[in-house]
Amino acid sequence: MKNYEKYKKGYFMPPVTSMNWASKDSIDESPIWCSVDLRDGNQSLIIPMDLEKKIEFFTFLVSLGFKEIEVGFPAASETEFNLLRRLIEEDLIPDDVTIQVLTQSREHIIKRTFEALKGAKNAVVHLYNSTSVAQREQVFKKSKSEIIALGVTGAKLLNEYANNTEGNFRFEYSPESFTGTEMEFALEICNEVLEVWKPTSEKKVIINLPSTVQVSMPHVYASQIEYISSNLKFRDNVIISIHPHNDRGTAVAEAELGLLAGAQRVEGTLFGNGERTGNVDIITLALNMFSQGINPNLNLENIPHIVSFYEKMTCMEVSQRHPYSGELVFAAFSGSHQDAIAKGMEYHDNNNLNDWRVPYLPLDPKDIGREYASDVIRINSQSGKGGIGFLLKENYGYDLPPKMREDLGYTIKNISDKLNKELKSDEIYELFKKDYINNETTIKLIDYHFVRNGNFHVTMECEIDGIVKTYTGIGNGRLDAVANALKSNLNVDYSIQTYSEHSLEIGSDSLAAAYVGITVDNKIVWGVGVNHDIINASIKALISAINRK
Ligand SMILES: CC(=O)SCCNC(=O)CCNC(=O)[C@H](O)C(C)(C)COP(=O)(O)OP(=O)(O)OC[C@H]1O[C@@H](n2cnc3c(N)ncnc32)[C@H](O)[C@@H]1OP(=O)(O)O
Ligand SMILES: CC(C)C(=O)C(=O)O
Repeated sequence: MKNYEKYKKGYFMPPVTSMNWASKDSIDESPIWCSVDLRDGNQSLIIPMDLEKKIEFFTFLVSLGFKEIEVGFPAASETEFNLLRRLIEEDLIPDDVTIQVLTQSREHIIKRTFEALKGAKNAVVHLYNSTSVAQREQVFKKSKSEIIALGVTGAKLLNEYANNTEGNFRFEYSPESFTGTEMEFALEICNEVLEVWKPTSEKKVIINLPSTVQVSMPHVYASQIEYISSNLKFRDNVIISIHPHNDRGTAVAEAELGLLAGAQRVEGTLFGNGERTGNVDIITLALNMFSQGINPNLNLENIPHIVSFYEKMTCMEVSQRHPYSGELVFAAFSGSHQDAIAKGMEYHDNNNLNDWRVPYLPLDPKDIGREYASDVIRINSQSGKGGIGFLLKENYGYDLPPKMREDLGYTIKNISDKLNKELKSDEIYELFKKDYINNETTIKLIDYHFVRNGNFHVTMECEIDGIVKTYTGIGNGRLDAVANALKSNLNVDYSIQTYSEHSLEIGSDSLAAAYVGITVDNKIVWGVGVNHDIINASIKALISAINRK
């Protein structure tokens, strides 16, 4: 027998599938979000968070806009129990935030859970028991009716303890390992629990359908959600919640299809922290919606801050390729991508476009606290003129003529190739400055003056090899006069091909930049001059080009 032959389907399609969800092409509104970072996320950490960290994490989740937060499993440990007591007694839970706690269907655990919850203004008590074939046979060793009895007993105990405990409580039920459960049975147990709780419009019940372990393709999960959603009793007074894990790497897909199929609420964590491969990543899910024009109802404007907070608290790392949040996920190293991005941004600016359509960027990095210059355009040997030109313009104000961008582009990428490393924006600027701007390696401009007499007459002093010499020349413009003076006295054969200038708007007190391209031996050589005076800048640009030839 081959290894793969021991794996059989561990999931059940519903008896009827309409797959209406499959014809919808978008989610209309964001769901109710419930963060389970402090429970599912915490229980998966090598070292679970201590009390102070949990309180800090809770406050952070509130600041992100979560209105439902599972704060733990109060019967699990003193820390979890004390967290509840601190949150309640120190009035740390805003009125519009509902806390949630998890409990097994065992009386001593339910009792302890309600002790922790005493005085809670708004709390969801989340009861679970496992329903899959594997769990029934191997773990609980119970028949279907015994498993239903376990759920129903727990549901009754919740009624009883809630009636005898000060506080405002709603209930949630999860048939844990739902995806490995026969769908008729999952429906039956959920309906039996609902019969005990009898949800009303004032006290809705949450039925949470977890893919505790992912075992199928996401469309199977969506069909399962659709089946339960369409056949559940008290449906109008039930909120269908989903809780995808990520064993097959499709938690986000499951959540999206689950929402199309009728789910109204999602339980997940920041960056998908959680047991094994984790839970569904709420940030990715919310930003998928955001980037399709849907209000995510979470404050995600500063993803780098959320990443660093999360990493500090959990000691986990957000990978460099993590959607939206990873360090490299907006980075374009390759020339053609950079070129398209730079042109796209210019197109948006020039046309005052409000709707975002820049190629290669699924959303505007600025919307989530990322920077174009440091996060988007990154330079290595795969890069091109567009990206390098973009960086110099964006960060230092140099708007290079297109042909010069190409020349500089090859220079920079060759350096990166030889060094076999990425070149940062400041390194590129240093290379550009040293080689192209006000280059005095051979000829150094000391002074000049013009007389206009029909044409322009220049008298200029230059230092070459430590010796100051005076040159004169005539031309129909100032730069022409200087070019002629240098050409005839230095015996260099060149002609000026292109000239352009602009004021430098970044970090300068009214400096001007001039760009000169001269043709020498059929090749264009570039120079840049920078000075407060534009004539001075243009002469320096010409001398820089001659010095670089
Ligand atoms: C998919 C999920 O993430 S579910 C949430 C899982 N999270 C956690 O378990 C974290 C917190 N848990 C804990 O701290 C502990 O497990 C406690 C305090 C809840 C219980 O501790 P203990 O009783 O010592 O141990 P344990 O959890 O191993 O108990 C297993 C027993 O509970 C039963 N059990 C497990 N889940 C449930 C449930 N939901 N309802 C009823 N009984 C259950 C098992 O069948 C087993 O029964 P047995 O004693 O007859 O064999
Ligand atoms: C308790 C349930 C909802 C759970 O965490 C899971 O099934 O993954």
